[in-house]
Amino acid sequence: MLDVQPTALPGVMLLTPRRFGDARGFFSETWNRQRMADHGITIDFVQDNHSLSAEVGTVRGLHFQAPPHAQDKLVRCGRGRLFDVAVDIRVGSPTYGNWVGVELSAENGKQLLIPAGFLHGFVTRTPDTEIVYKCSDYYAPETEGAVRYDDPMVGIDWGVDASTAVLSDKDAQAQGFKTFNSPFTWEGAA
Ligand SMILES: Cc1cn([C@H]2C[C@H](O)[C@@H](COP(=O)(O)OP(=O)(O)O[C@H]3O[C@H](C)C(=O)[C@H](O)[C@H]3O)O2)c(=O)[nH]c1=O
Repeated sequence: MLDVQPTALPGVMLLTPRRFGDARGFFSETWNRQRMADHGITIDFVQDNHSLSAEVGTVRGLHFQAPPHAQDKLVRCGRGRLFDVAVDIRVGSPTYGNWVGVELSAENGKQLLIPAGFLHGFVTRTPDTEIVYKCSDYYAPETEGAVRYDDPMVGIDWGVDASTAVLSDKDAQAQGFKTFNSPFTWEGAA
């Protein structure tokens, strides 16, 4: 009923809920707390977000909220296709600065689970792409941070170049990764 796969970044997981198809289309439980707990995922989501990006090549990110309002996110594509990216920004992590990207689409029904301690961003691959995602803490703009989506130190292959990306002013003016001071510390094994 729920396929859970690891990604190259420990902690970032790819979830695929089962779809029940019939002549009308399909039905899917896109989030089920107990089924997530059965896979050891016990996150208390408190806010659902939904955004529409009209233009192909719209980039939203790379964003985070700092503690005490850091957010775990469960991201899926409600309409169209997008390339969703997480970047490890936990100081001391063996994969600090590394990224992973997955194509999420209304058609593939896949979801990316991005824990707190990671930057999140995406680029749209169709017009009128809609993203919907659950967050484990409420919006706290005073704790928000952003890093340039095209920073060469991170080196994300978005499939779009900087001159064509559709960005918010905030994202166009985001800081580079080199000067970025992460508020997150890796809690992993010594
Ligand atoms: C994030 C957020 C925004 N807003 C308001 C604030 C602004 O007036 C408006 C647009 O916000 P913003 O430009 O920050 O939206 P995005 O660029 O899509 O930002 C999001 O993009 C990346 C991909 C994320 O993962 C985060 O959820 C978030 O940073 O919505 C709210 O009222 N609540 C919220 O939780």
